Amino acid sequence: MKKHILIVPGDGIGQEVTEVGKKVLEKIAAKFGHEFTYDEALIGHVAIEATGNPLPDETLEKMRASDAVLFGAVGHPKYDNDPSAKVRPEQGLLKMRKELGLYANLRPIKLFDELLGASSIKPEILRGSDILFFRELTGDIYFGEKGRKNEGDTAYDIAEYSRYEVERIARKAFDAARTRRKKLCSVDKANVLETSRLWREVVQKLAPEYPDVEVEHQFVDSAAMMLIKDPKRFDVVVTANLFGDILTDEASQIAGSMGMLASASVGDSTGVYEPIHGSAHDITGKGIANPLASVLSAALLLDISFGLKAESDAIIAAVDKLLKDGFRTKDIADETTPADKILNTQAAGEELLKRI
Ligand SMILES: NC(=O)C1=CN([C@@H]2O[C@H](COP(=O)(O)OP(=O)(O)OC[C@H]3O[C@@H](n4cnc5c(N)ncnc54)[C@H](O)[C@@H]3O)[C@@H](O)[C@H]2O)C=CC1
Ligand SMILES: CC(C)CC(=O)C(=O)O
Ligand SMILES: [Mg+2]
Repeated sequence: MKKHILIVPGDGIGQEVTEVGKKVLEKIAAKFGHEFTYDEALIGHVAIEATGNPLPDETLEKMRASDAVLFGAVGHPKYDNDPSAKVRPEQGLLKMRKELGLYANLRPIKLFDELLGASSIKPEILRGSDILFFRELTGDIYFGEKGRKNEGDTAYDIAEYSRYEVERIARKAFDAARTRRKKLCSVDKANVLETSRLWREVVQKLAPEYPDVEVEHQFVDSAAMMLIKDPKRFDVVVTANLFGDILTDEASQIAGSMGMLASASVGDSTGVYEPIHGSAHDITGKGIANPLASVLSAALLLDISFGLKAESDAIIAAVDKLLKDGFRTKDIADETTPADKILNTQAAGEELLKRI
């Protein structure tokens, strides 16, 4: 198969982990006889430094012209510590999602058996957990009007959802539930928020079209608690942009680390595949970032955008084998991990490639 893949590493550890994700794609192409071509583009802080724009037009054009995008992360402490900064790396990310119509962010919470001990949650609670989040990605409070009034003493961010926006993500989640354990949990805050009341109304109206799917509605505060009390009760979860952002970082602890969670952002055009984590200033440049979220994002890319299931499974099997062979990056190691099994980002990538 001939495909063109755009690599957009972005900032911080985005650069470090995407390098490994790309090598995995190259290995898969060689092993399975595909012809993947690659290009690179800038986003985030590195794009601001080079062009003044966190999402240059050239990057957007390259994204539209590609068959899929492997994305890293954006962000830099310079902006996090300067609330008055007008141009910010995260604006590039949000614009990319909006411009490409990437309204569905799929975040699988896949727990590899070998990592049962990596989490601070008890193994007996975690064993058998397997959740697929559908986070709405182009609406909600991130995209509504925002600003200051009262001479800057009052700030506001407006959350908005249309019926259409809720229905299209809910349908994707219902469809996915049908292929899994047929359970859908819609998470909202309908006891307080009008956007959530519309959300719940839309999901309730769709439910009769999916009689084989058992639907429940949970308030986000309670869902956050349930997620670590009894993660096995969840199969597919559908929720709004802000709630999904927060709940999936929490859910990363089910999988053992932020460095283990991949995602697929899909919708109206080119799919973008990205770890759920950010640019992680605290570990940038140390070479210790876990590259597996990027690697597993590459696996999602092959499966969802190219329909290459065997190739995608080969990557997941290699990750499984790497972990079964006892190798860990620092974030998923524990006191029982021998020092010679704790690998840096690059070495983890090399060991993984040997197993594909
Ligand atoms: N999709 C994106 O591009 C995102 C960007 N950000 C940006 O990233 C910057 C840092 O944000 P944080 O709140 O620190 O979130 P973060 O996700 O970058 O890091 C949170 C914690 O998880 C650890 N971590 C994350 N990925 C890891 C990996 N692959 N291996 C090992 N440890 C890992 C980090 O070291 C840190 O302790 C900010 O500027 C933020 O705006 C944050 C989240 C998502
Ligand atoms: C800029 C943020 C919306 C990025 C983030 O935290 C995410 O997409 O998970
Ligand atoms: Mg996030």
